[in-house]
Amino acid sequence: MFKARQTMDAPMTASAGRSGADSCGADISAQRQPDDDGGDRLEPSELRQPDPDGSSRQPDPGVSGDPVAGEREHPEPPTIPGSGAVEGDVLPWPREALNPPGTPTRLQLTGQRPQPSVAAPDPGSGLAKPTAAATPTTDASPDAVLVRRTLAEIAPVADRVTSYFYALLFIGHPELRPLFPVAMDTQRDRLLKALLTAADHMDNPAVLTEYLQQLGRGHRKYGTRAEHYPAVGEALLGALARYATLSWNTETEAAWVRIYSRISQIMIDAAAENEVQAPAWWHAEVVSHDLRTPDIAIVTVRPDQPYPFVAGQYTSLETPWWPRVWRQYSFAGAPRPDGLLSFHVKAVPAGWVSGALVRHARPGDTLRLGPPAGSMIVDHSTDNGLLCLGGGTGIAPIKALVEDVAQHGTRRPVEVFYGARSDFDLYDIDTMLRLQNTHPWLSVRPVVDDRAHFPHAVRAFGPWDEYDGYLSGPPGMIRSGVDALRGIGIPQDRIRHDSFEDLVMAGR
Ligand SMILES: NC(=O)C1=CN([C@@H]2O[C@H](COP(=O)(O)OP(=O)(O)OC[C@H]3O[C@@H](n4cnc5c(N)ncnc54)[C@H](OP(=O)(O)O)[C@@H]3O)[C@@H](O)[C@H]2O)C=CC1
Repeated sequence: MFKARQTMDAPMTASAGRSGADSCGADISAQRQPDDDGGDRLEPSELRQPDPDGSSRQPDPGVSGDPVAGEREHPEPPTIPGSGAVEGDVLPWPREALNPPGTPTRLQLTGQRPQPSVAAPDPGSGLAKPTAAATPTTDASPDAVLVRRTLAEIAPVADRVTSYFYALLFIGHPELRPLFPVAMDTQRDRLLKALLTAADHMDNPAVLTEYLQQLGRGHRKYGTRAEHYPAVGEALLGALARYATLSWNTETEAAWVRIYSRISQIMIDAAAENEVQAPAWWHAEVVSHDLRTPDIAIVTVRPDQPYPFVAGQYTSLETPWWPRVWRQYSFAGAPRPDGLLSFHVKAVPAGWVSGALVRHARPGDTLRLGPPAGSMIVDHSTDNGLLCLGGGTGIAPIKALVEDVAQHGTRRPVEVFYGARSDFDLYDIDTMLRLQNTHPWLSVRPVVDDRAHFPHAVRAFGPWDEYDGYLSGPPGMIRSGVDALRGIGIPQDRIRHDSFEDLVMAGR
């Protein structure tokens, strides 16, 4: 049951415009303040696979056994995974089958700049669900109907499609294999998953474009170049054709060629544009390693060159122990004058990168950082209050938001609910309370409870009609948090969190 721990609260301050207690009577609202640091984000439930050749295995960075499941680390923008898991039926897909002679839908991806042949998106159509929907919606474009039919058909055999996709890619283009981690598994299919997610959103140009632009920029750190895209497109169509046998025909293939042309062109353009503005990655030296619990460390790094970002965003991070294995973490503070960046990292069971960062990393080690991403940032165009829910290490970006509000100097009420499984797991409560003590407009409420109640604890407080919602934590918490915030009257468009595509990508 929900427990807000008043004992943690320092000075109790009644937030302006808010009635502190609710009908339950438990007035736990004390106004505190938070501090900084980062965390491990969404955990891609990845199945680790044995390294195909056993090479490149750095000393196990502190994690016994294998790499794997649930290494959170932020929702990571699709990584190009490798195959490894090649199932029995791996044969190169015959080109003729992909592009039957005379077929007007032949895959013609040049990997060049903008391709005018791309079909214009339907601006009037609604947001496609991020899941394969066999049933066309009334406003779905004809291409979307075909694409979703394919997605629905391959959904039950997604693992096989993934294996086949990477087999086609690497057999046809072995030069691309080094772009991927040595150890590949079917759960690390972020590239394919991203492509399919994008295809599913084809009728929502705004979402599609933003998502793909970030994806294109993020792929620079893998060494992806424009000329690689046609190979990926061929592998994609080959895998779909192989497993969507019921729905695959000339018309469907043409729809996929069109959508992939759009997808790849947006990514290529975004990468090219970003190339003149920022490096593909940053080196960053670990300058401090603060072990807060046996499993959670706050890691602070100094980038080798200025690293521009906005509070609430996240980055991808690669350690020297697991080359080409990237994980995402939120910045645990707003930008600071000394340029240092902090992350909250929780070592998840069998987590390669998180285990290495918590148990192996030390000052002097060098990490690589990808570009910043994410849109869970403070809306400074309003003076609405901020209702922030941070679960576990999800408190990291919430602390950054608090610092951001403080830096802007505008007095806006900020209410933070910090959820954890136990008091022991409130590893950063002291920092948050220090911030509360510094900023009278801030209230921090620790919530230790079973997961059924944490996000819904906000109902006991309020009113929240002049607040915007910010959610960060496990995907399940975010989903339930969205319900809770909508339930207390905060409209969906005023609720911010990392995208569900990211959550999907992270395997949650
Ligand atoms: N490190 C970072 O930079 C960031 C990390 N994240 C993500 O935050 C998560 C942190 O994990 P961890 O520290 O282990 O958190 P925990 O699993 O310990 O959960 C933290 C809080 O969230 C609640 N919660 C968990 N699951 C649900 C659910 N399905 N519905 C409602 N409430 C739920 C818990 O409630 P209860 O105690 O009742 O279980 C607890 O209050 C990871 O998924 C990570 O990827 C997100 C952003 C940034």
